[in-house]
Amino acid sequence: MRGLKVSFASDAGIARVLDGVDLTIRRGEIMGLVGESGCGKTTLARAILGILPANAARIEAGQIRFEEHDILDLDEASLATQLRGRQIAYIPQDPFTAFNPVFTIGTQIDDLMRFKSPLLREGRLSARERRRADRLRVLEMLRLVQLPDPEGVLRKYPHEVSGGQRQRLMIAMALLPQPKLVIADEPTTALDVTVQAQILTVLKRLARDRGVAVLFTTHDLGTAYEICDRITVMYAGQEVEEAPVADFFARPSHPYTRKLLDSLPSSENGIRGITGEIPRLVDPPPGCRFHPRCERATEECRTTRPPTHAVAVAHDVRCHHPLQDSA
Ligand SMILES: Nc1ncnc2c1ncn2[C@@H]1O[C@H](COP(=O)(O)OP(=O)(O)OP(=O)(O)O)[C@@H](O)[C@H]1O
Repeated sequence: MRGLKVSFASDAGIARVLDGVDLTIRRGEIMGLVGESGCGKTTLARAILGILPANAARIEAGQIRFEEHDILDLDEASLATQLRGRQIAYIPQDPFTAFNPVFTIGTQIDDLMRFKSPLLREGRLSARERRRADRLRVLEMLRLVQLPDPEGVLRKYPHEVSGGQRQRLMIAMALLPQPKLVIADEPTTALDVTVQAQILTVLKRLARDRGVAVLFTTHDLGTAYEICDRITVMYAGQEVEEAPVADFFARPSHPYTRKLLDSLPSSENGIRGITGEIPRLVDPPPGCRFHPRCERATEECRTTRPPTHAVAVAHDVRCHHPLQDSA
């Protein structure tokens, strides 16, 4: 993604929600997109999937390249038939509303496979053979996401399984079409902490084994630490820092990242907030959007958005005055 700008029409005016975002996700890597509520994580995920609300959202500039495609140049029909749900899959925040309550889970997975089975691409099996082969793959996948009694689960309705099991089903359904990229938008926020940990382990293992790239959005740094290979931090619609996970926690370089890490509750510091307020996106601060809350800010920060600057290997920051500069 290069220079992506997205705005929303709202009653208060035009909200400039994404302001020139650059982001790279590599094959087989879990990229965490971290930021406070409202910073634009879901908007970014929806832009990649091509599902921004057509009546309110406007893509002002930018490119989203996925292999040979520029997603923003594709029409809706090509996106729906070639990419979405096949090469790019989605795991939603709330696994309950993603299911239709009046059909069994088995019927819903059969429907998915009828349109998105990877065997359709090969085209050498009859419809009957393909259905049989798909059924075996579905049962194997349900075992891989550690659902007990996969045959029994297929006969149930969505309300008859737990929230954690529904989310395992969502992971299975996202992976069954053998996508190259999975977008997981806060996939475990609706679950309790122990179930969250189990599900993240399953997602991480399957993504690794299959070489699937994952964009994992979260506002929870602990979750990002557990699962991600690299982390990108967003503040008010601008990406501000990107680093491998260990470096991110050991040597944060953007003043906002430092404050975000300092705001994690600890026995020494208790809970420390970040002073100031998240800006209104209808009237965002010019330059670096974090400058009104940053004690290192200078005139340059108030007028010019900082370019990307390497502070270490694979560790980039967009700050005129980064906290450390070892490059
Ligand atoms: N359909 C819409 N119409 C108008 N504004 C919208 C719309 N969808 C999102 N926004 C605005 O875009 C901004 C970013 O929202 P988004 O949902 O992308 O943030 P987020 O980081 O995913 O937040 P959360 O963690 O709470 O899901 C918010 O200010 C929001 O009010």
